[in-house]
Amino acid sequence: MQTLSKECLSIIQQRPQNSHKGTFGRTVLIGGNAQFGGAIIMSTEACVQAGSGLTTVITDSTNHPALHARMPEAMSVDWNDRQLCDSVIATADVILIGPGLGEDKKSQELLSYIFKSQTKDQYLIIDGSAISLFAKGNEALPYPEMTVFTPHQMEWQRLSGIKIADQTEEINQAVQQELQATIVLKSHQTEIYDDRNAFQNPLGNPGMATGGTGDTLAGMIAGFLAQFPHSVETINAAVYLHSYIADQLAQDNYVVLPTKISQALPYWMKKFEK
Ligand SMILES: NC(=O)C1=CN([C@@H]2O[C@H](COP(=O)(O)OP(=O)(O)OC[C@H]3O[C@@H](n4cnc5c(N)ncnc54)[C@H](OP(=O)(O)O)[C@@H]3O)[C@@H](O)[C@H]2O)[C@@H](O)CC1
Ligand SMILES: Nc1ncnc2c1ncn2[C@@H]1O[C@H](COP(=O)(O)OP(=O)(O)O)[C@@H](O)[C@H]1O
Ligand SMILES: [Mg+2]
Repeated sequence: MQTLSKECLSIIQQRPQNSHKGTFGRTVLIGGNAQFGGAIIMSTEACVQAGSGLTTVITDSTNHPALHARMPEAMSVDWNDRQLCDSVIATADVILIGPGLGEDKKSQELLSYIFKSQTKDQYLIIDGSAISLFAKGNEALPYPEMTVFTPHQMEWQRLSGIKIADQTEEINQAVQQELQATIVLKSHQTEIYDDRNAFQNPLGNPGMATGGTGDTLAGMIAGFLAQFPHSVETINAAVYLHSYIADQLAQDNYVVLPTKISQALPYWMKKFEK
């Protein structure tokens, strides 16, 4: 297991002068039912603040006013408008599905629809409810090497069948080899598994134990993959920076609000740019 260090942030490069919003990727985020609208809004905030060039959110229409009020930079699509969903997904570089998605029939249909729509060049991040739904179903990943799961320990138990107490490096890696996707296994010391390596994040603190911190990380990973190389290094950088910022905030704050991590992102990305 390799321990991540500040060097992993070197993927954050100075932006070229000759660039425009299309240069930094199109990201589509899917989630947020009537109960969990906050989850997809937090993912959106992280994704936009992390630098995704164009961000579109496919969510229950009850969330649209709050989403627009909070993040006018993002576009929103009603998840019942399949025609509009089709056109938005067709041009995406990165798709994130799951934060606040819920696990009802409609959520399952949306996940199946995304599996049918994903193309070989589109990165797919599967988080939250979408992990639990995938674990319950029997669908295959269309492009495992272009897929990342971001489970917490219970979601990983559902997905892998490994009980939390048995989630050791060796056993986790064996299941990664079956799934072939990249795994971001979140805990107080998050681990990342791809087909060759395992990494451990040394940062983070208990102030992060607030609903929405994982939704924020998922949005950050999406925003990073939209503009930086499609590689495990980019995912590592998002995991490391998420905790790095949280540790900065924890110096003066007992609780680290997820939205505060997002708001601090542009500042810290500037500090670390190469
Ligand atoms: N503001 C919003 O809209 C928010 C919406 N959200 C959305 O809610 C949806 C459901 O996601 P979820 O994570 O809340 O529920 P679930 O998958 O049942 O997991 C909880 C169970 O697992 C257990 N557990 C064991 N180890 C664990 C660990 N390391 N980390 C975490 N849990 C661990 C845990 O044990 P316990 O806490 O009881 O000890 C409990 O039994 C999802 O779509 C998400 O995006 C949230 O993001 C919150 C903010
Ligand atoms: N005690 C802790 N120390 C370090 N990081 C933590 C701690 N508790 C939670 N986290 C981080 O917070 C996030 C929680 O993710 P998750 O459970 O999916 O939250 P949510 O779905 O509510 O957004 C993960 O990134 C995890 O690493
Ligand atoms: Mg979560």
